[in-house]
Amino acid sequence: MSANGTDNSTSKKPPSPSPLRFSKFFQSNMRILVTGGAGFIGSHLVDKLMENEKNEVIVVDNYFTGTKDNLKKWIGHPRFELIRHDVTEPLLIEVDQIYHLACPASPIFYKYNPVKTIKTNVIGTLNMLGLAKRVGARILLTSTSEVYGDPLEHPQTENYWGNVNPIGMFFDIEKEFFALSILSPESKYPNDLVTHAAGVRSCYDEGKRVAETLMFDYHRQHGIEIRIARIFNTYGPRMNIDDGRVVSNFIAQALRNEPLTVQLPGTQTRSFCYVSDMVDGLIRLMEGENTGPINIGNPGEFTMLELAESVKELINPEVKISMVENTPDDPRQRKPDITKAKEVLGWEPKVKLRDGLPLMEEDFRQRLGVPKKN
Ligand SMILES: NC(=O)c1ccc[n+]([C@@H]2O[C@H](COP(=O)([O-])OP(=O)(O)OC[C@H]3O[C@@H](n4cnc5c(N)ncnc54)[C@H](O)[C@@H]3O)[C@@H](O)[C@H]2O)c1
Ligand SMILES: O=C(O)[C@H]1O[C@H](OP(=O)(O)OP(=O)(O)OC[C@H]2O[C@@H](n3ccc(=O)[nH]c3=O)[C@H](O)[C@@H]2O)[C@H](O)[C@@H](O)[C@@H]1O
Repeated sequence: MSANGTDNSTSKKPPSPSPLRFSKFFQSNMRILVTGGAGFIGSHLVDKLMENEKNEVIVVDNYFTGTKDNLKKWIGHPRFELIRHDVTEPLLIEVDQIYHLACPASPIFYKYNPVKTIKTNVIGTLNMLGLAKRVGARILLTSTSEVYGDPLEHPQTENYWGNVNPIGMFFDIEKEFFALSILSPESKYPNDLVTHAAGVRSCYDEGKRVAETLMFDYHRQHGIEIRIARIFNTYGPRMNIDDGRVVSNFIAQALRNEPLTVQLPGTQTRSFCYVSDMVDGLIRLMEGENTGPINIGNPGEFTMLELAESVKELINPEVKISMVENTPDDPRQRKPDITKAKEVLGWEPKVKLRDGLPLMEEDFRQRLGVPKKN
């Protein structure tokens, strides 16, 4: 309280860094929290952070889409700690940096329980910001290219405000008919597609937009050190095999000799970033001076048909490609403008799609027990 009795909590004075930074025993150590660290990107980030012997890493995860398996090489390591915890509940620990990744990322999973997805993005981010404020930690949010929605600008720069549908329903007659027919009990579509389509994307993209707002409000109001990464489609080893995202679907289908399911029209585009490039970008952002938001992704742009053709050529030339119905709200094109990442982080991706796919194939072959024919 100030002398006149008013609450000073809105002052812009930055909090002091965690006392751990000055403590005798932890002098050279950085204590780093990774929420969602048992997931795909999180576990690769943990591997990289653990390479630095001065880092202690704490992972918090509720295992909704992640697994302890992804972290098994670190369990029991003296610089590593794994906590089962849901970020929608407050967390009281002492850390210097927070990489806040916790949130299901595959559309099938984030649509599964949309209210929970919103809570994870909003309450989860609030809790992590509260933690950052209490201990003076720097916090990085993994936001998404989905904040641009179905973008009307191409490629997307960070200045673009997006084209997002807040309620995820269609007003286009033709599309509305499609959405309703997909959802009706007499639907000709299979059950899994109905379940997938029954959700809309707004819980995720609007959830991440609010999370970004919260980050900036805490920064402006409380002086918290923030970093925001807008991640574009990332792929690599350890993705869930039945995760539902396009690269994992196609690779698993090619290895099982099942048709590659290209969702209509097949001309929609995405830009795919290999996970080691992503982790490098996230660490540079955390360590650098720029708050972001910064696009981190690979600007190489492919239609889903082109992706299917590449998977067919590289992994199984015999496999068929089958065109299937799409789900509502699917963005038609997506490609990051990474000028800012190049300028302020000195970062750009190194791994081309054609080099990354075989690395992922190797991991999927091992997990599916499908050896490579000579
Ligand atoms: N992979 C991508 O292409 C991509 C693109 C854009 C943004 N992102 C973002 O990056 C982050 C990681 O994505 P990913 O691909 O590794 O996804 P993932 O689903 O593999 O990992 C998410 C992790 O968060 C955990 N989690 C979910 N809800 C939680 C909760 N309430 N409390 C605690 N833990 C919870 C999951 O169990 C999982 O381990 C997410 O925030 C996602 O939105 C990913
Ligand atoms: O990068 C991002 O910002 C977002 O990208 C993905 O969302 P999305 O691009 O919809 O990812 P996929 O489910 O992999 O779909 C990509 C495209 O492939 C198509 N697809 C998907 C699956 C499939 O079997 N076949 C197929 O053609 C979809 O219609 C879509 O056009 C992620 O899963 C989000 O978490 C992330 O935030």
